[in-house]
Amino acid sequence: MTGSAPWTPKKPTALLVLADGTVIEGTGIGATGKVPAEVVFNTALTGYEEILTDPSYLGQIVTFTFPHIGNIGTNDQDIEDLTPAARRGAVGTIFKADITDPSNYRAAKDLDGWLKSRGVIGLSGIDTRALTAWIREHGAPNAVIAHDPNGVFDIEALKAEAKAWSGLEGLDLAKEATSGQSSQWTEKPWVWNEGYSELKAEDAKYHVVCIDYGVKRNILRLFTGLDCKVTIVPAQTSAEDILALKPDGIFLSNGPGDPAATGEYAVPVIQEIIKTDIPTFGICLGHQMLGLALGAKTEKMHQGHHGANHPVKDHTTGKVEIVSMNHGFAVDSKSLPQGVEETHISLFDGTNCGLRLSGKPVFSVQHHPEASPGPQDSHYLFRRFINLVREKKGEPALAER
Ligand SMILES: NC(=O)CC[C@H](N)C(=O)O
Repeated sequence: MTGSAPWTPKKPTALLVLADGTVIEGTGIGATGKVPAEVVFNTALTGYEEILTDPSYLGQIVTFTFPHIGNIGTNDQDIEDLTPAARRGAVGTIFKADITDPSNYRAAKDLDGWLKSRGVIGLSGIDTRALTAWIREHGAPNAVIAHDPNGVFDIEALKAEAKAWSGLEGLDLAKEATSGQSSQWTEKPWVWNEGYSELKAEDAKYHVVCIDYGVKRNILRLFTGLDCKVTIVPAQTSAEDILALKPDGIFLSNGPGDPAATGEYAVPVIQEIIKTDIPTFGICLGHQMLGLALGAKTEKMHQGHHGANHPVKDHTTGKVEIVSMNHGFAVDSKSLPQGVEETHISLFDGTNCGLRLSGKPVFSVQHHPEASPGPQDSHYLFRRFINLVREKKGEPALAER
């Protein structure tokens, strides 16, 4: 027999140190180093590459409840962020099983090397069920994840760092995730062009301007599929500059961090936009900031919603959809002012999942209709948005489902 026997304890090469001083030992994977962040769990069974590259996870460490992550490797097509060379998703990740060699014809790179190249620090080999149960009981904790191949850690310093980290509340991370902040992108508006092999963006029927707080690719792909040219503008673009682009519709994207902190610059812009009659649609962070712009409040959740199997009810149709979720803040339903209707709720805990403004073509949802990963039940919301655009142009509505 070669190597060490499976029952011989491995020397820990990675640690998760919680702000309360709890130390969890595991095997280091991905990038080395350390980073403070909030620990959440995601219950999706598939789509680890999409999850880890979702810009809304900036500032967070994703624990996968599915035990075997990495078995299909990674590729360049399944990323959700727009800047592949920059780290614009989860900063850390936690798996139960060690990563095995990829077995999939689409695999271009193994997950361990891919995590390294993206600067994502990982830990494997721990009881993720126990950690998940802990998070459910105590809430999403602040922590430091640290990986050193030699297993040399200053545990007291890591405990102090975890305790001292400010947490996500009050943190504006959209300014880091937005395309305008990356050296790879101009700070000017730019036109999304993936998927236009046959259809040229300029030939598209409708023009949507996306305010990019950390947008996911699949949202842009779905707009493309509905005959839209999408112009992406950085998060801090003024309402005047947005309206000067003459959009048929405006999209408020998902994104990381605390909506209340991001709202400082986003809310006044959204308030200007909704004074016009331009159809406006928000997803997740965009939904929360639309809520703030309308006078509602947002609040931090206990453990948040992160998964691909959450039931949501659309009150406007009475239908239930199974959706993708990724949020740690929520719009407080009780704070919705007169004239703002709650359209969707989570059937797990009754929290707000959608709103619309009476008398205006303005609505938003908390969940992720673009899925990626997850079920496609909510794709109809993109058609609902395009129907508002079509209505304004005097065109007949598309079937929603
Ligand atoms: N996916 C998102 O847009 C997340 C929004 C916000 N950062 C939250 O955690 O609630």
